[in-house]
Amino acid sequence: QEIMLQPRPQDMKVIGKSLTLPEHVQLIGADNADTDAVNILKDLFAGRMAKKGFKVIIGEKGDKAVKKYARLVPQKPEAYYLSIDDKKLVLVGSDERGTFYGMQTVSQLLKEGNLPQINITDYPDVRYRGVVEGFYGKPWSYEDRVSQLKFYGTNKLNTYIYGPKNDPFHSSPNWRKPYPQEEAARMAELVKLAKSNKVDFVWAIHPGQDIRWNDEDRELLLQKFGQMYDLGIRSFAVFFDDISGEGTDPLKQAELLNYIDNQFVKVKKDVTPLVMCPTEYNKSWANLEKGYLRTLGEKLNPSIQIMWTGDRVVADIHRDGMDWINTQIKRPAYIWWNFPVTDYVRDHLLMGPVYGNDTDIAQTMSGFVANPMEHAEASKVAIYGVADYTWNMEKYDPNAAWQGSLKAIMPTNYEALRVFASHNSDLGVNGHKYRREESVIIKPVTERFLTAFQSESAYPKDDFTTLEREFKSIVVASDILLRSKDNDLLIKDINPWIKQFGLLGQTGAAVMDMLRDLETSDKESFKLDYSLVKELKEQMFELDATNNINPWQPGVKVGSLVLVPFVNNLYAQATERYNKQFGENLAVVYDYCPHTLLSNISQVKSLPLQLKEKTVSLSPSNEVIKADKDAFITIQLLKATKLRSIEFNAGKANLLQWGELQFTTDGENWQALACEQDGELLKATMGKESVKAVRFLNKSGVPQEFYLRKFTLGL
Ligand SMILES: CCCCNC1=N[C@@H]2[C@@H](O)[C@H](O)[C@@H](CO)O[C@@H]2S1
Repeated sequence: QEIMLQPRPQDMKVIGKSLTLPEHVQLIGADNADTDAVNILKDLFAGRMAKKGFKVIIGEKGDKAVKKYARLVPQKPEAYYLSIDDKKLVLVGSDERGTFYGMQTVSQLLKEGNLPQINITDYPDVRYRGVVEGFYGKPWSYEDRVSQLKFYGTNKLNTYIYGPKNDPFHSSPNWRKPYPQEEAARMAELVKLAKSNKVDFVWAIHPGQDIRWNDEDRELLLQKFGQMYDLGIRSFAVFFDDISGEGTDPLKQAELLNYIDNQFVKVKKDVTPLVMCPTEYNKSWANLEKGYLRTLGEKLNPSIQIMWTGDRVVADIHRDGMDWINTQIKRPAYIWWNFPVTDYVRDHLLMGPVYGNDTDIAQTMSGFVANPMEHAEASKVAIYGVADYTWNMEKYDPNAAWQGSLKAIMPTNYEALRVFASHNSDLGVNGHKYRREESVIIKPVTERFLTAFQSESAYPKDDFTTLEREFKSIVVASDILLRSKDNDLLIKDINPWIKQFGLLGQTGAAVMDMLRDLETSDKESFKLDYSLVKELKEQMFELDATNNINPWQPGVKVGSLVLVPFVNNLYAQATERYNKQFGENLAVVYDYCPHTLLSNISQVKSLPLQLKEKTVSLSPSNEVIKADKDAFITIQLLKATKLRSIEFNAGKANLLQWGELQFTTDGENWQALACEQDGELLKATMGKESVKAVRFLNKSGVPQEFYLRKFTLGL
């Protein structure tokens, strides 16, 4: 049968039929071979060790035991040669990691308890592969990280960059302080676990927001690195992203980094190359006249890695974009891919396939790390895909990797997870305009069905059946997942979304019943099913309003691209059809936000508006907003309304020196709003007029930088 290995090997040939596991195994070379690899070997063949028997020859190139096979190992880092025939198993690594990865492959092959006869020559396409815990929001827990590091070892990922924005000892102002004893001890344990999984634990510091370009801060930074080194850290990064002010000076950044490189990295000798995040970290923010990137490219020591998110903050990586940045920085960029991170769409889960990146660009990058969701286990779907993509890029198959990831994460209830993940993969409307496919199989059926239903023609019966089955399979999947023992961390973490998913399935099934009642002109059943749908939608609204509360994108969204709009539309159309057919007037509720966001700031104009019971808000953003002179952000209401409150927070206390909150009753004439400010929050004192729109305006006549923390109207 077809042998599926993760990640897909560069070259694999089956050379005979499978062998049963040998009774006695004779280890040769184990005492010189990589310890972690030998430990896995001894576990796999526990109880079968003997002086004589099936030979297992293991070692790195240069070891005597594997001398005669050394020429078969590719001359690349982390490569291995694995051969299994009826006499022996030979595993040779080009280095310790290569042997370790070869042993990961052996344990996958052994899974069903037999050994295929096979020749594998394998190596990774991309040098640094893995994950950057670099998101805003609740940092991963210790248990999360333990599970992640083991997952990286199994999937041949060699890099974990520690950079959670909300860790006060990673970022300003406490980057200067040592970790408290307890946290330091946990970190040291994680570093040890990373090492035994052949993962570089890269500790990142984020000093840019308040760093002073003087000897004191420079020494404090080196001291902090020294403390982290004493905890076992051997890989370091300096992030200058998402900052404003003095810290953004490229010459000062380069001087500091070269100093660290020369005085710390080069001195310690056992520290991997330094990694840095530029302030201009994507092409849409690059200011070529200022020459920020060119300065870094020219001044930074060649061994220093420069990270890059692509053409935009959240973007797939393409050949032309890689050629462009590599020319600017005079080295291959180290990709920070902002997927499946959801810190700008926190009410969504991204559990679809990894796709969209070119597959002919492995040689153009030095590294590729994924920035995940705060939901660690759920992020494994994408991380698994990235492991496959970065190991063997040309042959990467998004769907195969996606199916494999679901089986790896929930081996028993894989099918239920597949149903769930297939409908929870798009982000919804967001400021980065980054979208993903979702509900791909059922999407054409919903469109065809809705068109037929609206045109009063009889809808295709088999489409009806397909849709009804899909909604029922969603209910079943949700129930199975809620009770599954496959992965407690996962089920606990995404529990609200699983429950919401089940409600969506029930709602869809009940809407299909409404259609059936129309067909049979069964008024009583229709009213019953109508009430059931209304009740279920209220339960979904309630669950959305009381779970995952946060000041950015609160709530619990599922199936938001295809299923939810379809169910809402069909429910409204069926109700209208019923009212017409029977001369009744059951309420028809449309779930959409009737208000409009207007702005001339590119980072803002695509942000979604959030409509709640009594408020309409602009979804906040994590990035530094660059507002040119006369920049504005307007919330325009469907019709003029008396407002209860107007609040605006730009993360700056000096806001009113350059900006102004205004309102209009007619959409034409604007008047300043009287405001009081406590801290960074602006609160307008309300008049008695009905307001058509409220806007924030940069009236200073010069560009300004600020954060979009809050813009809320109380209706
Ligand atoms: C190129 C390396 C610098 C990337 N730095 C980034 N910082 C932010 C991250 O903390 C966020 O999680 C990410 C997604 O919102 O956006 C940007 S991406």
